[in-house]
Amino acid sequence: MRKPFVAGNWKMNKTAAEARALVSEMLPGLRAVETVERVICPPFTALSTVAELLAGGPVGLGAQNMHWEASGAFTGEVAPAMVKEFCQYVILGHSERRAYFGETDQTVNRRLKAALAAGLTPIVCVGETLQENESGQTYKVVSGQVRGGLEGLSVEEVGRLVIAYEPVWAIGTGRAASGSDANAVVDGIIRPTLQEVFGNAAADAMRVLYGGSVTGANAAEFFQMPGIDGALVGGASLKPADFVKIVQAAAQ
Ligand SMILES: O=C(CO)COP(=O)(O)O
Repeated sequence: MRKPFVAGNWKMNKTAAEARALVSEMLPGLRAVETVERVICPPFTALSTVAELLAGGPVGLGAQNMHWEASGAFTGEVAPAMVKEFCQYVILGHSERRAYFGETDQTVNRRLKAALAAGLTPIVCVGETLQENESGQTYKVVSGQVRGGLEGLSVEEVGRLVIAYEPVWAIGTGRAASGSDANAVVDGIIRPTLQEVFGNAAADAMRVLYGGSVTGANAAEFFQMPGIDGALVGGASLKPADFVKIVQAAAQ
């Protein structure tokens, strides 16, 4: 049985002061849903403030990216140990980082190995663009991202990460995939790829989330699907009532 998992990716939103107010508003509702692993991923600048609010409680904290080197002359970057000081999780390979900041499967792979070595739980994002989807390349793209991103990992390491399937055309557009279409990619592409590379048990145990225009109103459609274990939520994770509703739906 895979434990349901819901993470809120705040992207580049909220100052530390705003984060304090937002987390305080959603925390009682999040705390109450014990059967779901729930995680908040604010910007780097708010991590220390939010870590204080979450300390000792059941809600996890994640960063949205991380560099692979331990330290050094990498202006503007944040090292694994710096993330680990405050967080238990880190989002890697988000499509916005792939599209705007030159992230590739190779750099995702380096970050992933560094995150695992630091004892973080990585949330690795994969997903095809609209053009790739419409030209029939979804299998090639998503399978390639899983293979390339996870290359060289041991089965034990694969057991410590979470995958998020986020079709790029569904992110921030209000046009979510249907539950069955998302499930077809998760159980028809992502798990079979994991099975080929890491074996049956690793593929079966992997928690795979759906992300892309998930709201309190449509979340249940995804969570009913046999292959989908939760959600990576963008816009709706900034709305306390909506985010709590999504976490509650994952517990059903
Ligand atoms: O990119 C996402 C989460 O990482 C999804 O964003 P939206 O929920 O705003 O579509």
